[in-house]
Amino acid sequence: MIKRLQKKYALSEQGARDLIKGCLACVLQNISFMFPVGLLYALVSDLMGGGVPQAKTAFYIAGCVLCGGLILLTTWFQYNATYFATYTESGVRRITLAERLRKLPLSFFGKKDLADLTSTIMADCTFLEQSFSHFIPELFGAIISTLLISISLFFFDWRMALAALWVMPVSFAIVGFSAKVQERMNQKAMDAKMACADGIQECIEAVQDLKANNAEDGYLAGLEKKIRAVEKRSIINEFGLAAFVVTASLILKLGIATVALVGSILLGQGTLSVLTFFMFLLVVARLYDPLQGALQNLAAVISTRTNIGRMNEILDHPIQSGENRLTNNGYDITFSHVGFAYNTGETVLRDVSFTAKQGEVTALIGPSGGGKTTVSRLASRFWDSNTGKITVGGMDISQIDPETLLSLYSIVFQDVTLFDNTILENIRIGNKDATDEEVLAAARLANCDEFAEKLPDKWNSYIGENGCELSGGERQRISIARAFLKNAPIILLDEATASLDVENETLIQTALSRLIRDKTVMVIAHRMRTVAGADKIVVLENGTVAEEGTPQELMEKKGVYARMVKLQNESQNWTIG
Ligand SMILES: Nc1ncnc2c1ncn2[C@@H]1O[C@H](COP(=O)(O)OP(=O)(O)OP(=O)(O)O)[C@@H](O)[C@H]1O
Repeated sequence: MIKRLQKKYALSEQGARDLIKGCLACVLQNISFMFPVGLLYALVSDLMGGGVPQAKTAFYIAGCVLCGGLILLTTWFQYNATYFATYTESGVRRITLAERLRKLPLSFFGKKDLADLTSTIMADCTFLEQSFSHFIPELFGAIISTLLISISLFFFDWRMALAALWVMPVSFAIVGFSAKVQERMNQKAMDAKMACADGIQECIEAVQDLKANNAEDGYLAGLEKKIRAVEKRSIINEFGLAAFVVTASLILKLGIATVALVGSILLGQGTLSVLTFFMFLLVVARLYDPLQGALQNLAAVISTRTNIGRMNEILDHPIQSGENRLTNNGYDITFSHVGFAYNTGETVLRDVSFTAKQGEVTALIGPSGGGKTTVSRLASRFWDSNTGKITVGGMDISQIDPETLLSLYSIVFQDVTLFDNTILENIRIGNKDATDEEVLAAARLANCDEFAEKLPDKWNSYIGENGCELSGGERQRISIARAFLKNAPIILLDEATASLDVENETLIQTALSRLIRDKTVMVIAHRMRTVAGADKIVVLENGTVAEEGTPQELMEKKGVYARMVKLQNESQNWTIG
């Protein structure tokens, strides 16, 4: 039962237990509201029998106090079991999702965009918060307590009980049967919301390019269409939901009419006492209230399926796993007949084989789109290859836990990601245990002092979201400083010095040459002069190794590398105009 609840509602084990407790609390609360009705029934019965005997006065006073106390107690229990437990569970759910996302392979993120994932963690979790604090416990609480009360009604008069209860299965069936329609409407509304969120995010990110190309009006017109689509879908959703719920609620209200009608007939026939009739009128006035809410809740619970489905997509996606123990012998990286395709299915790498030796610099070069970045992504297990094998020091990396494997790598990416924090803390990402002195030493090696010392707060200056207050070259230097600080045995440099001016590039190249001593270094570069000093060059063209060797050997071969060097030498003499 616990396991089923966990799966059905994307809950933790404790969350599933709390949900049962919440439902139970709602049942108790609903039943406690029926005690005053029982007390009133006894009182009216006494009054009709000639008045309340003196001896019973204390009983009724005590009964009132007890009913009040019971209602207070069950309400407190219900609050505790639903609200407090829900917020704890909500926190657990968000952390579980974030943890899972951390471990998912990059292939998953190719299928999902940022707006979609953010919405799952924030909006879907908030909606489920409401579901678990209100909808689900109240729904089950109402159904169970009504069932219990209904059974007791049959003991008083089965004909009146039938007159009161026939409406329940009918109204629930109407909402229940609408589940498929509702799910379809919800999915469409969700798709429209996602398209709109994507559009807004893209618009904010691309605002500079849109302005530069005078394309704002056209883009905003498209965005407005998406916003209107959300509006339309939300209205259709609300109308659809209201049609079913209102119909079901109206049918529920018919119960009061049938109780009055059947009661009057039976009273007229003399087969029903006035007191029982009175009691049934009292009960139905109260009985339908929780059910009224339950119908709305049922509709809301049905719509949570869409949100839970989105969460389970994250929770059920296979994660990359592997051994935490490293058994490598040295740090040579070897690709053996590696083949790979991204989610699009188009083959990007075909039968790629080469070795990047420890103590050597291996440069990956080749035309744009040839597969260089893909090779570096596979080497660090950001993605898993489809065929062939990649080893580090003889150990198959597909068998190693990605986080353990990455402890061996210092990577400088083409696109640097920085955090809205100080320069010092952004560099400390390379080694969170590093002292300030160690961070500063790495920063100076990467020439960060040149710009950091000029800022008002120097190393403690905040650099804005993703380092927006820094230039491309400054951002890249921070990224290089991180790699210096991590000082791992394998170094991947993807266009690491592309945004630097010649002076800084030379300074950093010198520092890099100190860093890479005895390490396995894989460099991706477009500028041929950056790789002229490499020990080995691997030329990737159309996803295959077109040629490999030392720069000298390749120059003599007069192949792709020699052609690229020649073209770049010629381009240095070009001028505009
Ligand atoms: N995330 C992705 N999803 C789908 N296809 C991708 C993805 N990343 C790259 N590709 C495709 O894979 C091929 C190889 O890309 P890759 O980035 O490895 O080439 P590259 O040699 O590094 O190019 P460049 O020199 O321009 O950076 C390209 O055709 C590219 O369109």
